[in-house]
Amino acid sequence: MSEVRELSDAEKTFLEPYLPPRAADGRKEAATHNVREQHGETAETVQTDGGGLPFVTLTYASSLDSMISLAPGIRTTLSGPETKSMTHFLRMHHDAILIGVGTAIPDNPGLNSRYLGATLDSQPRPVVVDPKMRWDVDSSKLAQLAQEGQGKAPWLIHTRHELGEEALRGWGGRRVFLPSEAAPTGQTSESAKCETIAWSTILKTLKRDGVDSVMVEGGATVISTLLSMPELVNTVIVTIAPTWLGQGGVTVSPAPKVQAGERVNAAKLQGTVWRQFGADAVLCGRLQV
Ligand SMILES: NC(=O)C1=CN([C@@H]2O[C@H](COP(=O)(O)OP(=O)(O)OC[C@H]3O[C@@H](n4cnc5c(N)ncnc54)[C@H](O)[C@@H]3O)[C@@H](O)[C@H]2O)C=CC1
Ligand SMILES: Nc1nc(O)c(N)c(N[C@@H]2O[C@H](COP(=O)(O)O)[C@@H](O)[C@H]2O)n1
Repeated sequence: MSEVRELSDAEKTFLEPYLPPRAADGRKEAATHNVREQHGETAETVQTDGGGLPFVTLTYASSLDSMISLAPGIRTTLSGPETKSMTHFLRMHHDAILIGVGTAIPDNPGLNSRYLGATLDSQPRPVVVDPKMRWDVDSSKLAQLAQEGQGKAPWLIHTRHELGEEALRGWGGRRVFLPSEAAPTGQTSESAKCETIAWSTILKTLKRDGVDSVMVEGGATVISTLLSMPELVNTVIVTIAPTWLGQGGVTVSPAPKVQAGERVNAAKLQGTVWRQFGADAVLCGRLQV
């Protein structure tokens, strides 16, 4: 029996305002900023369609001490059965699901939707940001699922320009080259070379390639960075598990923010709603611009 159950109508209604918009015929469609529109906002709205950006949902499961895994490299289950089902429901509603290589290597995730009724067509495209191509995709669960027709073949984003664009042999998928941001002046050693790709570049490239909605699942580096970029993020959906993982875990926390020489809150959610899913709480909102 599948470990993923169907959400109740009330649970779906709760999540609905935070999902990417759908076309009248039910297909996933180009992003418009539905949540902000519902709240009557016009100024400073996130550019999605117009700005060539997809609809972006940040979602992860956190402990009460803001940790998402027990330690680097340890795959840690925080979501209970109800919020796990929610994750698979959310996956089915997005065109792509994105993680960093720091999650791909230790977790070897499936990143498909096991929600009832999910077809290959409704599966999200797995996208892994792996600038230095550290991950062995050929022996991954993603490759296996793609070969079995249980998930779409992944796209791997890297910065090695000599490799450029490359189809992954045998089972679909592709490597996508994107340039990294310039290294800070004076840093020339191999280790100091900046491998960071601008998030606007990543997201615009996905949109260019037909991805209208992206569910960003992790890990800590990716989520913490994007929490400081409200102009790129449409909604945030956090599962809060009733547990503390303890010191030494992997924490989600955005970089500190200073305004007029003073420390201020690094990021804030507004338009928040929450609901209990089993033993967990689910908090939805959008980042204050
Ligand atoms: N509880 C939860 O919901 C989740 C927990 N996790 C956990 O998070 C942990 C992994 O977190 P992290 O180590 O922070 O890894 P991560 O998944 O955030 O990946 C970080 C790596 O991705 C690449 N990357 C990220 N942004 C980039 C950019 N803009 N340009 C170029 N490359 C970029 C870099 O190589 C970077 O080292 C694991 O323990 C995993 O189990 C991961 C996802 C969800
Ligand atoms: N929502 C959520 N709750 C947790 O407790 C988690 N550990 C995660 N992790 C994310 O889900 C991926 C695993 O996916 P599969 O079940 O293998 O398809 C993992 O890599 C994280 O991105 N998420």
